[in-house]
Amino acid sequence: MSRPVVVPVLTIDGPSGSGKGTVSRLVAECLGWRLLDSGALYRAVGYAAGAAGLDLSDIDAVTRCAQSTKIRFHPSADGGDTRVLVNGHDATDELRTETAGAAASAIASIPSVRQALVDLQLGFRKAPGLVADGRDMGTVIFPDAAYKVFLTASAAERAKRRYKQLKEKGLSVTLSGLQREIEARDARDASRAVAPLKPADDAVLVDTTGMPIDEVVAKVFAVVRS
Ligand SMILES: Nc1ncnc2c1ncn2[C@@H]1O[C@H](COP(=O)(O)OP(=O)(O)O)[C@@H](O)[C@H]1O
Ligand SMILES: Nc1ccn([C@H]2C[C@H](O)[C@@H](COP(=O)(O)OP(=O)(O)O)O2)c(=O)n1
Repeated sequence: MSRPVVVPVLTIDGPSGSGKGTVSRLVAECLGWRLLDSGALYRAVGYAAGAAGLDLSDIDAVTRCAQSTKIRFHPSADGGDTRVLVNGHDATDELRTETAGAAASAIASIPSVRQALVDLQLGFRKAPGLVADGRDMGTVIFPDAAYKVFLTASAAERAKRRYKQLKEKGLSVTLSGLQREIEARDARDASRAVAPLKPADDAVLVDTTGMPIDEVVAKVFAVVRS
């Protein structure tokens, strides 16, 4: 009897602005593996709930929204950011705002919302491999992942990175406001009862404060090679 082939998974979890998205994309491209941006799923549900005029604390309504929202990822025509389609609408730009991040964090604390997104996330695990970026990739969604990394950086540095990124996109933000928002979101993500933001016991921790992106990528590759 032949054994089922186990598709390898690399999980990259961590707080906002730690570099998960950037590093996951670079590593997935290099390995030729698929990429799961799980935060985009929570952002998409928060966005769809807001667009439908739902109260984000209405557990039943937001859960139905999570179950019915159609989320698709498409490569962009010009080689830029992957486009995220929410119920057929290209919501990529709206999803990157800190308001969308806060809405995502709010609805992500509802256990039935998380449950509604599990199968969709598991479906990304296809050959030759998957890089999964989020908060609970190594702890809850892919606990059997062969490679697990948890990225951190000081809140001040993460706020500076986000400030630069959003300014470049032409958004009007302040550094102090962003740092407050990031710290509030981290506190909520880390303190929720279900799938809180925390490193898996078997994750390799990388503090990226003051570390250039190529060095972080090299550290992640070292984990995959080990
Ligand atoms: N090690 C790093 N040093 C400097 N800037 C970084 C580093 N890692 C990520 N960045 C920048 O910080 C911003 C946020 O990174 P991102 O990958 O979106 O973080 P996350 O997905 O963890 O929220 C991006 O503009 C990215 O280019
Ligand atoms: N696996 C995940 C991914 C994101 N979330 C929630 C909590 C986060 O604050 C929001 C947004 O996540 P996202 O990774 O897009 O945010 P950052 O890029 O790290 O700022 O979604 C989650 O609960 N579980």
